[in-house]
Amino acid sequence: MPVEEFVAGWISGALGLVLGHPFDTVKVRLQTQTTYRGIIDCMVKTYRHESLLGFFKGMSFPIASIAMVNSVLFGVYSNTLLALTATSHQERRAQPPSYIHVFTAGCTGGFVQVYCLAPFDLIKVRLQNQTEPRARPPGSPPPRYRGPVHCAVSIFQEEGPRGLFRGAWALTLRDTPTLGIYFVTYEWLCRQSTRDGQDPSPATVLVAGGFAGIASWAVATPLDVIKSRLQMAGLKRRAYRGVLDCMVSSARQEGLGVFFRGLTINSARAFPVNAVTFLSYEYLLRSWG
Ligand SMILES: C[N+](C)(C)CCCC[C@H](N)C(=O)O
Repeated sequence: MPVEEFVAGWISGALGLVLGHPFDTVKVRLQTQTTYRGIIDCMVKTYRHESLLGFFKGMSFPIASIAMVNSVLFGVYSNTLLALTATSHQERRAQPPSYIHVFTAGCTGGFVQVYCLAPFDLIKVRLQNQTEPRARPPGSPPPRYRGPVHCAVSIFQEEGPRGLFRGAWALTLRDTPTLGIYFVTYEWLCRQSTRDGQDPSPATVLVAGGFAGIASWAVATPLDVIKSRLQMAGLKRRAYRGVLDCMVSSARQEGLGVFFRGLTINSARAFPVNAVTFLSYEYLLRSWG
């Protein structure tokens, strides 16, 4: 099982995450809080109340964890393709896999990475939703969680070990098909602009990676909203009875538009993050090729 894809996935995931975290913080707040009138209102209030640091809340943890999740995603994807087509990453330019194989490998990677992602994503969402400024006015209550480790311990103590996997089923439904779409979109766009047998140019990789991110997030956004709400439910004691109950009650209370909250910011974030992720992944593997 080639290891370099896992290492390249780790590094490229960390690079993409740092670039995209501020967008992600705005998205999570729009999805789970009703105090913001939109993206700009959320950004202005966050900056005024918490300074630039407010956009990077909850990032220390994902740097290591989401990078690891990306490592699992790309490593499982590439090794599933190796199992399906008996071709390595380098050989696939000369012997491109079918889109069915690419979709299958992407779904497999998407399914497996969920069970690494779930606890880290839960902690990230909980920390991102803490809107207290770092320099708190005297007498104001401290944030519930002091940091990612305290958040993890608190969830474990208050909600039990299964509490750390709150939202995992919604994540599975969100990520499995959409990561198949992610890799198919990337491969299809690369092949449209690259001669047979050639490596795609840096510009092609950037554009294909960016649009792969947008395509997958556009399809994933409705379940992304449900996932974030299920993850926050444990805190607010507003227990949903599951994905379907959360979907129905959210639609009843806020209309179908609720399922597309965060789509614009998701797409704005997805292009640069995934352009950088795929470019660094491709060029690390080529340099090690
Ligand atoms: C499957 N889903 C659409 C949720 C994510 C697909 C892109 C994942 C990428 N690491 C990013 O952070 O954008």
